[in-house]
Amino acid sequence: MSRSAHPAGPRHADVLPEGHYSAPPADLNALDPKVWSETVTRNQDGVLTVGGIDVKRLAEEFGTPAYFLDESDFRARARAWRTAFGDDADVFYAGKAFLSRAVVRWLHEEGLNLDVCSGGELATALSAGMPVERIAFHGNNKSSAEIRRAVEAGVGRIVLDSFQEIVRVAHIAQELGKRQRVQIRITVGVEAHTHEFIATAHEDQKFGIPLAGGQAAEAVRRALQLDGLELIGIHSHIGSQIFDMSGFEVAAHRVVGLLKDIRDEHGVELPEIDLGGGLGIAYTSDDDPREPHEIAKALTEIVTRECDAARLTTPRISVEPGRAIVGPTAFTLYEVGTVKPLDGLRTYVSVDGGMSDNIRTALYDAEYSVALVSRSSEAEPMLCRVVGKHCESGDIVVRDAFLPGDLAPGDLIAVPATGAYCRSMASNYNHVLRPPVVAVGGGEARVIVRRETEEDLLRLDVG
Ligand SMILES: Cc1ncc(COP(=O)(O)O)c(C=O)c1O
Ligand SMILES: N[C@@H](CCCC[NH3+])C(=O)O
Repeated sequence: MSRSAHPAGPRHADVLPEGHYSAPPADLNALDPKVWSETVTRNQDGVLTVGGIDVKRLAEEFGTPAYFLDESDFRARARAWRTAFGDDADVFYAGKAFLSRAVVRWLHEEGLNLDVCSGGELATALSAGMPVERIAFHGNNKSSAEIRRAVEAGVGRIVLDSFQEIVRVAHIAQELGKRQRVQIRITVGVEAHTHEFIATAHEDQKFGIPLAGGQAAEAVRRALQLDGLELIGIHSHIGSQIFDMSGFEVAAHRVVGLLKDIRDEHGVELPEIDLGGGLGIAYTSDDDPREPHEIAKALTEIVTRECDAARLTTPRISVEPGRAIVGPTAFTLYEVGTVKPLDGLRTYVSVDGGMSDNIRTALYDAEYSVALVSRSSEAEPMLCRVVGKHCESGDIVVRDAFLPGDLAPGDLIAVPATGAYCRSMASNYNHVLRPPVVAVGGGEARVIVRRETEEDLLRLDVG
């Protein structure tokens, strides 16, 4: 296909089928700072640059698809959370969003703690030198082996998720002659306004122990009786990709209510509470994320006010942001393979990755933005669906987006805000090789997670 205006392009913009989009943006070359990291810009040739390096050079050196992560942006966001909460609180980065040894080192340097939820995440954290007392261990079904390893290593806290786990952790700690610091995760009964699969504080889901019916209070009773446990606090995480602050506020209110009940019943003031992660980020220009200082102020005020009213010593607060730190710091770079206009519908743009590097669209119907980045273009906008190379019609990266009508094979396009839950949820579906993560900063780019090779895949095959 030539680079002249796409025959179906303008027509598509006039006759729009149903979709998630609003009108085509006024300027397809513009980069909305809401969804693009601060150091991303276009050079005089219209080529996207990140940290001063242009994406054509990055594609040549590292191949596509690949995630490019802006280290200075990551550090700035981590620091913003630390500063917002101050020295009287702790910020635990949620490793599930994206974890690598380099990231662990950055977090350590920036004074953050780490939340891990599997033996693998724990191993990564320890191997990169995160002090073990700054690690919190999560999960609704930690294996006995994982618990043993965490207790032996001396993790700062284990977050208990069920009655059975209360007993399990206590036994293992006792066997090891230790007293493990623990929090109990409760479900506060909040309906967080987010996708059903990532809401976690309503009652009918798998995480935590319900506050309702006195179950959380009973869990506290049991934990306080067990010698292997030092109950240090209560934990609540209401879900992910949330913009509405009221859910966090109600959760904080209910957690403090439980602390008060515990004091009244047991004469014990628990010294810590964790209010989880979940702050949303901008995936498209329609999203309006809140800043860390806003959530810090709201949570700190509620907790302090309600503790004062109840004559309760204000507990040390911790939070667990994942997406809000790493999400906006990376974009995925793809090469366009085929451009297929479907008359009266939209143009299907196939890229060299797909649901194996970003499952979120297929899983949550997530929305993303996309831009042509190897050049600028003045062609008319054409309505597109960016799809992957997998044998799956739901293999969609960006459901609805406008790209220039002269888009052609060989062009590079980039999807911003893919730092969280993309590489960490990547798969080898269709034996596709998982892409690398390249950290960009100070005019340099370096691989922090290398691209998989066919040898990596074959190494697991036996016989
Ligand atoms: C217990 C816990 N803490 C923190 C997080 C991080 O959430 P987010 O990445 O939305 O900040 C999650 C994931 O939702 C979680 O399950
Ligand atoms: N993986 C989810 C969020 C779940 C977070 C873990 N509790 C996402 O991509 O949005």
